[in-house]
Amino acid sequence: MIATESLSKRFPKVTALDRLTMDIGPGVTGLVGSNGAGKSTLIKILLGLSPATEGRAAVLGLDVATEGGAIRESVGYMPEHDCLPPDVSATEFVVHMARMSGLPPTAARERTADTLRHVGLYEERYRPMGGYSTGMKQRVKLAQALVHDPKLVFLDEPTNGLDPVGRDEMLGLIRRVHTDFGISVLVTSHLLGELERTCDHVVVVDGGKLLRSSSTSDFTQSTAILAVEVTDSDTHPDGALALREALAEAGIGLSEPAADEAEGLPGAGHILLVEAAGDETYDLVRDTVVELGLGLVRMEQRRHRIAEVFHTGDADAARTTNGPHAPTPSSPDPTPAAAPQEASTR
Ligand SMILES: Nc1ncnc2c1ncn2[C@@H]1O[C@H](COP(=O)(O)OP(=O)(O)OP(=O)(O)O)[C@@H](O)[C@H]1O
Repeated sequence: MIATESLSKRFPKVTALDRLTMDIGPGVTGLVGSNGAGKSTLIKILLGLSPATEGRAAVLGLDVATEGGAIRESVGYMPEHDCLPPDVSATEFVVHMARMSGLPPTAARERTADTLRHVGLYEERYRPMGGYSTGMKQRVKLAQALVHDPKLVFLDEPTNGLDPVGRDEMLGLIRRVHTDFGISVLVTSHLLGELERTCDHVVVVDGGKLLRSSSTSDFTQSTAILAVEVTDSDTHPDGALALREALAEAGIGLSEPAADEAEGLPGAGHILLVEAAGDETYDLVRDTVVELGLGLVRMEQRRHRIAEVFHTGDADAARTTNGPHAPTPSSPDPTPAAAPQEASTR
């Protein structure tokens, strides 16, 4: 879908992209990096809107330097910043964008109605957009990127400014863009947790350089750790503690939950992380819970989160290049609208 080779973009005072070489295939790909990492610059080059200083890039096999027009016919773009005229309705605006993309009038109206329905805008679509909430504006921006039925869409920070519920809805929509319509997606975010849930593949950039490009499952390999949550009982007012002691006595290894699992999540404080030696560990945990007379709320194999991958290896490089005052990539997002357990590269 996208290939870059030693792609660089230098502005007089800053190198926004530094010899970036990568290949992105079909599916949903996350492009993650802190503010100023070069994400928006990359998207503008890939759309043929801004020339690279050095190197080459191709989108859908088309050269960004010479075939920008053809690329924009087949690619949708949702920009990061607010760009909607306040006096027109979503319907008028999206029809206009469909016409700009070359659809005839009737097809433009039909596609607009379908696309706005798909993104969840109903009666409101006839109201001027100046009165829309941030979530509604983001949906219109997504709709105009999809209206001409592109093969690929670039979504630049689509969850920006949304509250946790709005973010979840937007992420669900993005996933469905691929599963329902077969459109590939390149989505940028500075929130690692979002990409973990939504993307098949994750590309990490920092200071314009490629840090890592791999499938989400490579980032989040299964571990032989079970997360076990139990209820309390009259006999054991702290069920988790009772289970911890019983399992320790049986020689089962236990690890401490990560800080973000121990705080602010439902069931926090009741979750034990048990090292699974094999299938027999599942049986032993189940039988011990029964013997103690506790309720078993859940027992599941735990996956690494992308944020944890950032604690090691490349992450150290990311932290270094982010500067001494930058929070670590796994620190909570400072914006109040963001869910507290999300990891951020900011
Ligand atoms: N037109 C421009 N002129 C000069 N510098 C620019 C220009 N556009 C971007 N930059 C600089 O290039 C770097 C990368 O910017 P870019 O907008 O691509 O980052 P980003 O990863 O998209 O971050 P954000 O999420 O904040 O938009 C930044 O240091 C930015 O200040």
